[in-house]
Amino acid sequence: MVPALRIAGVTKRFGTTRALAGIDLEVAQGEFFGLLGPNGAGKTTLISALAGLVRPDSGRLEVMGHDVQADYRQARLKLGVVPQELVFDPFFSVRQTLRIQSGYYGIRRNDDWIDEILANLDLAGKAEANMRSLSGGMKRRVLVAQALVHKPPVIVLDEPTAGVDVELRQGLWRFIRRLNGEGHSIVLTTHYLEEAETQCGRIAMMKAGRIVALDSTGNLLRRFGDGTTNLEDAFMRVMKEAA
Ligand SMILES: Nc1ncnc2c1ncn2[C@@H]1O[C@H](COP(=O)(O)OP(=O)(O)OP(=O)(O)O)[C@@H](O)[C@H]1O
Repeated sequence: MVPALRIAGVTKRFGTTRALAGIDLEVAQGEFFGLLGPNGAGKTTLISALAGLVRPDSGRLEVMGHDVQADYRQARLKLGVVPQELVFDPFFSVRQTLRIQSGYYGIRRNDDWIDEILANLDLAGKAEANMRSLSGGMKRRVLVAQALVHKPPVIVLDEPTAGVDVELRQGLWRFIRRLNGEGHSIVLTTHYLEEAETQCGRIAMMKAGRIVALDSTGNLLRRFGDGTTNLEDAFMRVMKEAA
C-alpha cells in the first residue's frame, strides 16, 4: 500500500530563513498523525509544499504516490487542506462557496455530500447565509467543509480549532474521527497539545525546520515522562533537548 504522504529530503529557504532544513517523513494510510512545533518551526511551509503552493528547494513530496510537482493534479485531488488563515469571498453564501470549491475539482452535482458535511459541522442552518455574516468559528468550519468537498483520502488540518468553541470543537473531532474511521488519513497541526494527545496515534515534533522527535504518542509520553507526564511536558522537554 502506498503511503498517504511520502516526504524525502525536503528543504526550503525564504531568503536567509531556513524554513525546512531537510524533512524526511512517511505517513501511512489511515493514520491520525500530529505535526507539532513552536511558531515558525516550518509546519505551514511543509503543508504548503504538500499542496503545491510552495516549491521546495530540494527533495520530493508525494500524496498517495503522486508527486506534487510532476503529477500535480492527481496529488491535489488526493489532498484536502484546511488552511490556517481565514480567506473567503464575502459575496457568496456557504453553499455557493462549497459548490464553487467542488467545481474546482470538476465535481458538478455535489449537494448531497455538501449537505452531509454541513450537517456534520453544524452548519446546516447557515447554508444560505452570506460568508461575511458568519462568526470566526463558523468561518473556520466552512474552511473544513471546503477541504472535504472532493472527499480527499488525505486530510491536512492546520490549526482547525483556533477560535472554535468547546461544543463545536467536539463536534468537529467527532466528524474528523469518523472520516478517519472510514479510512481517511488525517494530519493535524495544533498548538493545543491535549488535542494532539487525544486524537493522534503518531506525532512528529518540528523545530527550526527539522523533525526532532517522531514516534507513537504513547512512546513519546513514555520516553519523555515519568508516567504522569502529558504531551505538553514531553513537548517542552523535546524542544529543550533539541536546542
Ligand atoms: N512566504 C514567506 N516568506 C518569508 N518567510 C517565510 C514565508 N513563509 C514562512 N516563512 C518563514 O519560515 C519559517 C517557518 O514558518 P511556518 O509558517 O512554516 O511556521 P509554522 O511552524 O507553521 O508556525 P506557526 O505555528 O506560527 O503557524 C518562519 O521563520 C517564517 O517566518
